[in-house]
Amino acid sequence: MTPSRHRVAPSPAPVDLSARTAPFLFQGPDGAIGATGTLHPLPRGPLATLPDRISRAMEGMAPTGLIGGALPFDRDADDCLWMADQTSRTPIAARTQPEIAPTWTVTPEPSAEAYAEAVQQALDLMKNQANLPQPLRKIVLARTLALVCDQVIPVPSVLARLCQDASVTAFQVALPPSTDTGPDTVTDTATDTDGARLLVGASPELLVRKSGAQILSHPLAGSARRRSDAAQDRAAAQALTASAKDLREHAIVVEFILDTLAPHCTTLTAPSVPEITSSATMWHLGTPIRGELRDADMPSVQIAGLLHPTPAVCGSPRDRAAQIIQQLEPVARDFYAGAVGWTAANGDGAWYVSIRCAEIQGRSARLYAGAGIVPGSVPAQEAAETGAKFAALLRALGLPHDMAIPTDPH
Ligand SMILES: C=C(O[C@@H]1C=C(C(=O)O)C=C[C@H]1O)C(=O)O
Repeated sequence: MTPSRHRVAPSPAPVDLSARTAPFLFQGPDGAIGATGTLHPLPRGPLATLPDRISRAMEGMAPTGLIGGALPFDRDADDCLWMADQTSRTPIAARTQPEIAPTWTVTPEPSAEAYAEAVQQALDLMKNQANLPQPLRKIVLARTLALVCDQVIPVPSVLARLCQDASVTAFQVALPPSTDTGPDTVTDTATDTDGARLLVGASPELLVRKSGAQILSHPLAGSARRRSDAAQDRAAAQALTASAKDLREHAIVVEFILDTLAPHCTTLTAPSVPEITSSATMWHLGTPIRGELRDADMPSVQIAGLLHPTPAVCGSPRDRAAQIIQQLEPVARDFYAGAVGWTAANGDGAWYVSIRCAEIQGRSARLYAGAGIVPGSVPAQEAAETGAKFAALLRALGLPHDMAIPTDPH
């Protein structure tokens, strides 16, 4: 990560976004929430300037208003937040995919093999640095699938399909125009309103929820693919709860969140053993961490900014892991593995880790999936795990959910 650039842009003008490009929408265990009414993009900036920008925005905020949007993976990159004067609780409408079957080209970037090689490099780096005073303990490496469709991707249908899994929070956030104008970016402004660039996904992971002084973070780390056969599925969950590698990977995240929140809390508790949690496609180890804030007025987005990115998506120590991620991953993360969420006028809100997501624009989509690497990780297994993590999005796009899981050579 580069040194902070403390800059705050002037306040941009209000915009009128159509329902198709709703600036942000969330639906999950917390219910449905989105913005309506007059909308202002917040001045963009890095995390270092977030508290200042948020407190200024909240000064003039209507009591019915809502701030929402996305924080990028890189703490020094500009975020994308919006402020609306009204909150909508209208659930996302159920929709079906149009009848016509689209044709897709799918390009893994990097390939699953190149990803496994990068995992090996990460393992070698951890081994070589094992004797440093602060050894690298975990690096989360991601890969992507670049998809191009022969028609504009029907985002409302994709989002509706993601909502079918009640255990995750489906989301859509409008992003600023891409700086990447490479050949992969295919838009069709004739049929896609605004050719909007959207982050669309279904996060299973709560970064922080705040209600008054009470906060809850529910980190996930340690994963196994769900199986269609019930006995195999149960066995996969049992193996996960007994896996020393996954328990170590998980403990690093819990420790980081406890350390980060402790100075801001009067009480902070977490069970000593993780629970098994699931989405429709994955099993995870998860730990509910509950705290009571010293300053009950601290806005939820600011707490998200303190925590983000946790070792669930970055690594430990954070800054060194982020540097290695930049070296080993060929595609920039941008808003993947950041945070998406909302903050109400009283500061309450919920922020989720932006995983199980895709950046969609016109006929193009880029899907992202990562896995935590710790000493003991096996490169081919991590490639398979990331393949399984694409399933929710692939299924929502109408593609075979297991198409990115490499076939086992053995
Ligand atoms: C990085 C991702 O997921 C994270 C990594 C996990 C793991 O390594 O076990 C589990 C849940 C998430 O915190 C992703 O889905 O892209």
